[in-house]
Amino acid sequence: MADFSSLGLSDWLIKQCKQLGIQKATPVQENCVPAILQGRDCMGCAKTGSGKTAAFVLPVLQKLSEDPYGIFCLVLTPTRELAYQIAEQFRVLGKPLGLKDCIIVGGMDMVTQALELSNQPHVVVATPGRLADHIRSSSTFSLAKIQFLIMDEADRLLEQGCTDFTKDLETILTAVPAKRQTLLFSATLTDTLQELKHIAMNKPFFWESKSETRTVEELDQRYILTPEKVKDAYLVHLIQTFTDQHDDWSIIIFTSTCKDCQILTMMLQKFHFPTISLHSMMKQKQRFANLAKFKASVYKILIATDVAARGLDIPTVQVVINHNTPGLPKIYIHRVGRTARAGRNGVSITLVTQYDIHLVHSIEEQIQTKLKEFPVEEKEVLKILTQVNVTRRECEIRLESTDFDEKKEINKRKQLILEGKDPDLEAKRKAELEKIRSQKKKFKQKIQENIDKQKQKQLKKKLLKRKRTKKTAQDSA
Ligand SMILES: Nc1ncnc2c1ncn2[C@@H]1O[C@H](COP(=O)(O)OP(=O)(O)OP(=O)(O)O)[C@@H](O)[C@H]1O
Repeated sequence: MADFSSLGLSDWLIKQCKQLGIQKATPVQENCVPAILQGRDCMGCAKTGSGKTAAFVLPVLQKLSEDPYGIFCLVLTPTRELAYQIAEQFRVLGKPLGLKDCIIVGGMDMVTQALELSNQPHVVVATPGRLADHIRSSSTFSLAKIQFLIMDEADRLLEQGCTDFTKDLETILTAVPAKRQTLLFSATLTDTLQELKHIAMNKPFFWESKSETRTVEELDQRYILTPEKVKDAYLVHLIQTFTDQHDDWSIIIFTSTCKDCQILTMMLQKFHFPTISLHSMMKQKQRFANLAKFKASVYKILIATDVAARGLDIPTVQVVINHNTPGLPKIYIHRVGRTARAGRNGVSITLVTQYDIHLVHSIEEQIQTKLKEFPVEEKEVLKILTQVNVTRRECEIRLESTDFDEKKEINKRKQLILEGKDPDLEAKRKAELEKIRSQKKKFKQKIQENIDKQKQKQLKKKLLKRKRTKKTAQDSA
């Protein structure tokens, strides 16, 4: 690993790094920092926990110290929690500069944010949706002079997944100057390389960590093959075992839906495990509060949806459990990357049902590593199976009696409004489509019934004919 001084960074920044325990540059820093300092666009693809954040924060701070003004740098990131984490790195490393930063994310007060933006902060860290809202509705700030546009988790920002940032990114890209430095980082850049090259137009410097595997060596990757109904019993057993065997432990459990996240949290709390949750149906303040409590080890178990899969840097996390097998290898890579960070060891355990085996195969193919089976005393799991399943059912019933599903419906309506659609019209359109679908289904059923009737009639006729011929044959005999 190289010294920071050989990368062209100033003494005051190197001193700041040392204070944070950062002595030598990691490969992504060693390669990307000089290119950024030279004024080049940059695309950096390196494994999870390898220090990509500092690889862009350090050169930006150096350039800012040479010519300080606001707004100098805009960082886009897919989740609100990640925005706070990145802003914190800027704040800590940029302290000697008296750095002014501003965080623009959804779920927080828009007026306060507008005021902060008009105060010309040096660095704005934002999620695309809320920043685009500010651009559309306010003229009290300008991004027209920014020097740096950074997209952290750049591939996620360009993906058209459940949260589609495309429109918001278009709005943002029209507000920033064409003459700028664009920096794109992620552990999984390669899938969206072409689209990304379009954004970083000036022959970007591209750096990818050369390695056969896409996950870190320090990560012990395991799986447990289990029927769906026994999954929760395995989960409780695993946590109990970790609690018994380790004093200092901290676990993140990933689930596929907010509802599952909520139910599992309630269930583990019933078993007296110090559990807290993080998902997109929670109020933003609650999300931040829960994450802070988990980071401070007040709660040792965080149950989360993929909102926590990318970027979160919590050094105490030793274990990641995938309660569901991720459908995409990319999601797997980011989820398990929440442990074994910055050279530490970690374990990931994926609960796999017989229907998910093909998903494990494609994950193994992508990461170029075979997952190993995690040894478990099945007898012990079966002992607690009934109790666990009864507790889960109780939690499901309790959740059904709350307005959880109703809230989900309200959130869906809010999302439609934000997308510029009329929720009532959408509901009507959906109902009409449903009506057409059901009419088609009925029509098909009717045709099938008629065909069946015809067939039966023909069969009856045949049988009757056969009977008659048989009878005539008998009579004539
Ligand atoms: N040169 C360094 N030496 C030691 N630790 C470092 C160095 N650079 C960064 N770190 C630490 O490593 C940890 C992981 O860094 P960071 O969060 O930037 O990883 P990342 O590559 O962005 O991971 P992800 O892909 O999961 O977002 C942080 O706690 C950070 O402080």
